[in-house]
Order: sequence, then C-alpha cells, then structure tokens
Amino acid sequence: MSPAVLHTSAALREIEQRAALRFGDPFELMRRAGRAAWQAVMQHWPHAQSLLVICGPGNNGGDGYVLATLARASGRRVQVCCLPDHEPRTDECRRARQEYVDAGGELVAGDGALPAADLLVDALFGIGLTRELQGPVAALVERINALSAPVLALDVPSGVVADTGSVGSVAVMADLTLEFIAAKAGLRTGGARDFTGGLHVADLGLEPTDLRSAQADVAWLRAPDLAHWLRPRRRDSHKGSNGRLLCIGGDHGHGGAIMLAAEAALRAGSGLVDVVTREAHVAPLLTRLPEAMVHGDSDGEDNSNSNGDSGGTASSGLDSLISDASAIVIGPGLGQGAWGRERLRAICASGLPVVLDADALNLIAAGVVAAPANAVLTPHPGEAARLLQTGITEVQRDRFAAARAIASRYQAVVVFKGAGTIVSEPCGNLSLIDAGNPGMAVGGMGDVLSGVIGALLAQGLPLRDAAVCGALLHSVAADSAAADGGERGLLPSDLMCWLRCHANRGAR
Ligand SMILES: NC(=O)C1=CN([C@@H]2O[C@H](COP(=O)(O)OP(=O)(O)OC[C@H]3O[C@@H](n4cnc5c(N)ncnc54)[C@H](O)[C@@H]3O)[C@@H](O)[C@H]2O)[C@@H](O)CC1
Ligand SMILES: Nc1ncnc2c1ncn2[C@@H]1O[C@H](COP(=O)(O)OP(=O)(O)O)[C@@H](O)[C@H]1O
Ligand SMILES: [K+]
Repeated sequence: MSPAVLHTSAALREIEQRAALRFGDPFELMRRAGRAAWQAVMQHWPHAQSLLVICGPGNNGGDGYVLATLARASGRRVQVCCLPDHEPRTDECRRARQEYVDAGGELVAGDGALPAADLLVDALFGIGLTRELQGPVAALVERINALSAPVLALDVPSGVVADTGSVGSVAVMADLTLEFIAAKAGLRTGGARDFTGGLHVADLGLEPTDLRSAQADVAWLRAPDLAHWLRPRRRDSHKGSNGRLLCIGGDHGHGGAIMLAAEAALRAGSGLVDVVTREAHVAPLLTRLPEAMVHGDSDGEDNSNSNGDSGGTASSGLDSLISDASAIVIGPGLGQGAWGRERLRAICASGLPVVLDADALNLIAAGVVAAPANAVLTPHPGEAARLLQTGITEVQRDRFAAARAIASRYQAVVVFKGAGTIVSEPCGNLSLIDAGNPGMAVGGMGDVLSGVIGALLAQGLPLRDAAVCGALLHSVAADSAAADGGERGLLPSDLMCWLRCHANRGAR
C-alpha cells in the first residue's frame, strides 16, 4: 500500500482547479467546504446556540459565509464580522456573501468590539496568506484570541503559513482546524503545532485518485506505519543475525548520554551493543546495562594513533571494534576535544552506516571532520542552524527547507528533530513524523533517538528507512509513555519499555 501523503498549497490549488472543472461550477467546492464546516460545528459543539464567523476577503472568507448561511437556516444566532477593507475579492466569496445577505444574515464591523458568542469561526485566511498579519488584521486576531469561546479554524488557523508551519507576529489559536480536501504538511510541524488545536480533514467528496498533483508531496508517517518495517524476527535468528551496534560517546562529565543510546539500541532490537566511552563511565554503565560490552578509554588514549595498552580503544582497539560492527552511533556526550575528534575521524573513514548526533554534528559543522557517506544526521534546531551556518529562527521558519538544505549540503539522510520531526533524503524527498509530544523536550531524549536509529541500521534497514522508522518508533514510544503518566516529568528512560513494545508491533 502506498503511504499517505501531506500536500502543499500549490498541490491543493492544482487539485481544486481540476475538481472545479469536473463539477462544472467553481462554487461547488466552496458549498461543500461550508457544509463540512457546519457538520463539524454540529458534531463538536452541538450546544452552541450563537456563532460569530470572522470572514476575510478571499475564498476562506467565502467558506465562512456558506457556513454562516447554513447555521442561520438551522436556527442558530449568527453574526458575520469582517473588516472594512475585507469586502469580497473573489467571485465565489462575493456569491457566498450575497447568499448570506439575501437570506437576511447580519454583518458587523470587525474593527469594533467583538460580540459574544458560544463559538467563534475563523474564516479570515487559508492557504492564500501571503504575508505576516499587521495593523487592523493583527489587532482583530488578538481580540479573537482574547475571547474565551472555543475557536473553529477553517482550513488553516489565520496567520499560520500552511506550507511551512511558521507563524508571524500573531495567529488565531484554534481548538480545532478543519482542513479542506487534504492534510497540509505545514500544519504538522514547528510553530503551527501550538495554533491548530485538533486537526480534522474534510475531503469534500474527492476521491484519493483526485488528489494527484505534479507537486512534490511529503510522506505522512503515523503510528500504524511502524508495522511496515518492524517485521517479526526470524525464528531461527541468533544474536549475530540481529546486528552489532558500536556506540561512541561520553567524554568526561557526559557519561549518561551514551548509556541512554546504548540501552535504547538494545530495546530497539540490536543483537549486540558495544560502547566506547571514558574509563570512569564503564562501571556505572555496566551496573545499569550489563548486556552492553563496554570499552573504557583513559586520559592517555585521547589520540587513537597513540600506543595505549590499557584495554581502551587507542591503537588497534577501535579498528577491531569497527570491523566487528554492522553500524555505528557517534556523538552523544562525545565532546569536541581530542578524544572525540580522533574517534570521529576513525568512524568517518570506516564506510559503515553511521548515526551522527550532538557533538559529532558540531564537529562536522565546524569543518573539523568531513561528513561521511552512509550517514544519518540527527540535528535539533540549534545543531541544524550550525550545520547551515545560519540562525535558529531561520531554520525554524521553514523546517522542510532547512532539512532539505542540510541533506543536500552533507549528502546524508537528515532527521530534523523538534515538534513534527522531518526526515529529508539527499535527493530532497521528505517525510513527516506525525507523533510525539512536548514531554520529549527534556535532556537525553535525542540520545535515545540516535540509539534507536543505530539499532535499526544494525538490523539491516537502509539509511532512509532506519531514519524514518526510528524517529517514528521513538515518538510513538514517547506518546505511550506520556499517556501512561503525563508529559511533564517524562524521562528518556521511561521510553525504554515502550520502545520494546512498539518495536514488536509488526510481530503482533
Ligand atoms: N479554490 C477553491 O476551489 C477552494 C478554496 N477553498 C478555500 O479558499 C481558501 C483559499 O482562498 P484564497 O486563495 O482566496 O485565499 P485566502 O482566502 O486564504 O486569502 C487570500 C486573500 O487574503 C489577502 N491576504 C493574504 N494575506 C494577507 C495578510 N497577511 N493580510 C491581509 N490580507 C491578506 C489576499 O490579498 C487575498 O485577498 C482555502 O484556504 C479554502 O479555505 C475552499 O472553499 C475549497 C475550495
Ligand atoms: N515539543 C516536542 N514535540 C515533539 N517532539 C519533541 C518536542 N520537543 C522535543 N522533541 C523530540 O525530543 C528529542 C529531543 O532531542 P534533543 O534536543 O537532541 O535532546 P538531547 O540533546 O538532550 O538528547 C527529539 O527527538 C525531538 O524531536
Ligand atoms: K482560517
């Protein structure tokens, strides 16, 4: 089965135009959008007796007028509010407003105090937003947000850019966003996540075959998709058939990060896990995770060309671990000192599939080591900004473009972390992980992710599949952990049992 996809507004406009031609009436889709909105009102707010519908000048406003006409006809008290310069600018919006007025509908000026209502409907702007909200429109949105009534946003919360999820100075904070025709990529990542409320799609009666377009779309990954990759283990498998992952990190003072990565890797099914870390971290790591094979480096072994003979990874020790490994994770707690740099150089020369995280990314961004082939990079926004030599605001403004730019510049698969994680391949193909929660915003959570992706690489998944499946498994495990006890106070360690549980989904 082909995976579900998320659309851009360019794709939606292409789809709309084709559908309008087929219906033979450009107004038909707007009629259907207004009807779907009215059904959503009846379903979610059946007791709302009064509605305030705030209409803009384009077709999003037109959807609002159709909804207002239907709600009035059903006996609700309805007022439509619009700014003085938001007279309809499209034929369809003009027609929808005329039908509302002809039916006796009431209009109130949007630049005064907003009348009270049981439900607010945001029909200001949809996919046609072209710039940040300013002046009277921004003031109107601030007044909408100050009201206590619930808000239904039509298609897009006004002020949110549907393609990127970025939010300017102000945007409508909705309780529910009813998307028309198909799901939009930008509403599921970054800043948009704080404004959409729940997301529902009304397909307006279009069939999946109507949703084709010449525009690139974004693969849409949700919890059930895990079964696609996580097949049952072969009955006759042994530890060697399930991969051997080498995890490197944990310089002085940062021992926990590599422990979390190693434990997550075992819970995500790696048959064997080696850890290279500082000598001081060996005993605590083995106490917590006796299943790991731990190799400690003392201070004399910072340089991998030195002739250390303490059992650490200087000299030939690291080479032999690399030759036994199926995949590598390097970066959690690695630091940027000589010890970390030397080990990163050796790994980048190995040719093995490798997950680069944290300080491994910072060393690559600084040009100390060149990014290897066969790599998955897992930057958070700060690391992404460093990899692109730009600022966090810039990468967050268009997370899809940033993920693509990193993948192209470093010729690697990129997992751009954050609310609505994005995976980009070097060719520019994008995937969005529609799972995860703000409980994950806690130190050590990214270390767990790198261990999970590493384990999937070690078990033989190709780079892109390991990246997408790993990021999904990580977020789905975090959702289960949050459902179990709440978001605040969630710890990366709480994911471990859920990783195991969801890593076996395909087996059930
Ligand atoms: N085209 C179609 O066939 C359909 C469109 N539909 C609706 O139409 C919407 C798109 O309609 P439009 O393309 O008319 O666009 P919008 O209604 O989203 O907004 C465009 C209008 O807003 C103005 N505008 C944009 N940004 C502004 C800003 N920051 N400040 C002030 N004014 C601003 C533009 O100048 C333009 O007049 C969709 O989101 C959806 O709600 C639905 O009716 C379904 C069918
Ligand atoms: N608000 C959020 N919603 C969903 N996922 C989040 C959110 N905040 C953080 N995450 C996820 O948690 C992880 C945090 O990683 P990172 O910032 O690298 O943490 P650390 O470096 O401390 O290990 C990433 O997988 C990220 O996508
Ligand atoms: K809207």
